[in-house]
Amino acid sequence: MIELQNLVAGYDRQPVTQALNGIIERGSMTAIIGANGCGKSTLLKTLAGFIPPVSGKFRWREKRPTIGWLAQRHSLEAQFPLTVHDVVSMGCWPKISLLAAYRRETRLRIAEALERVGLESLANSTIDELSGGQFQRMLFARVLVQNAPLVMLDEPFTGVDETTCNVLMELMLDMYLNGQTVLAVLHDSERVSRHFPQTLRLDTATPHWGTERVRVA
Ligand SMILES: Nc1ncnc2c1ncn2[C@@H]1O[C@H](COP(=O)(O)OP(=O)(O)OP(=O)(O)O)[C@@H](O)[C@H]1O
Repeated sequence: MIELQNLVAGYDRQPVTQALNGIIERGSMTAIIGANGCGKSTLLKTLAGFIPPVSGKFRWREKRPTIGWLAQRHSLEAQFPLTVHDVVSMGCWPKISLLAAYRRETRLRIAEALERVGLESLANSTIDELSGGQFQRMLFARVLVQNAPLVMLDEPFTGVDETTCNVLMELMLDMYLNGQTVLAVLHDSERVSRHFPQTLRLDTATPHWGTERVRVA
């Protein structure tokens, strides 16, 4: 799906990562791992198109797909007066108009996603009322509704308890089994080794594609 060719990610022409080469296959599930500050989020933002590469390039093997994006929690505005339902329904907007977002089938899709993340009873709560874990569940529901071919998640488990982590991990596995390509920045090496078929480690002398299934960092 994405081919990295000597791709260096960074800011304002200052490199953060080393040159990266490799392929993220369609339908794969990859964890980007490594120590704080090694450039995991920077790489994800580059592949999502938010910042340009410092050098090198990446290439979509087919047309660039719609990307389901789950940002790092601290980069989100929680005070905006929106309900949980409003936020989840945003997952429909790229495909259909705002008015169509309230068609029956769409409403059912939103309701189903809220149920899958366990937030059906909070659909009409405003987002400033949510706990950290509930907020993250809501963002997952939006990604579920979007059903994008490629899903990028930046530290999806930050600040959430073990039960919520397990629920969210199951949802990520469901996306993968559903044929969506999943690319996630993660810190939890135990979860990575248990669930992720592929890893890209950025904090070694040379970036390393592999699997953590045997070796737990
Ligand atoms: N907007 C920015 N402008 C300039 N430099 C930045 C910006 N955002 C991050 N950096 C720097 O880029 C480097 C890599 O940051 P990045 O967030 O990609 O690391 P990370 O591997 O995701 O770290 P963590 O595990 O702590 O989240 C850090 O040195 C950081 O200070």
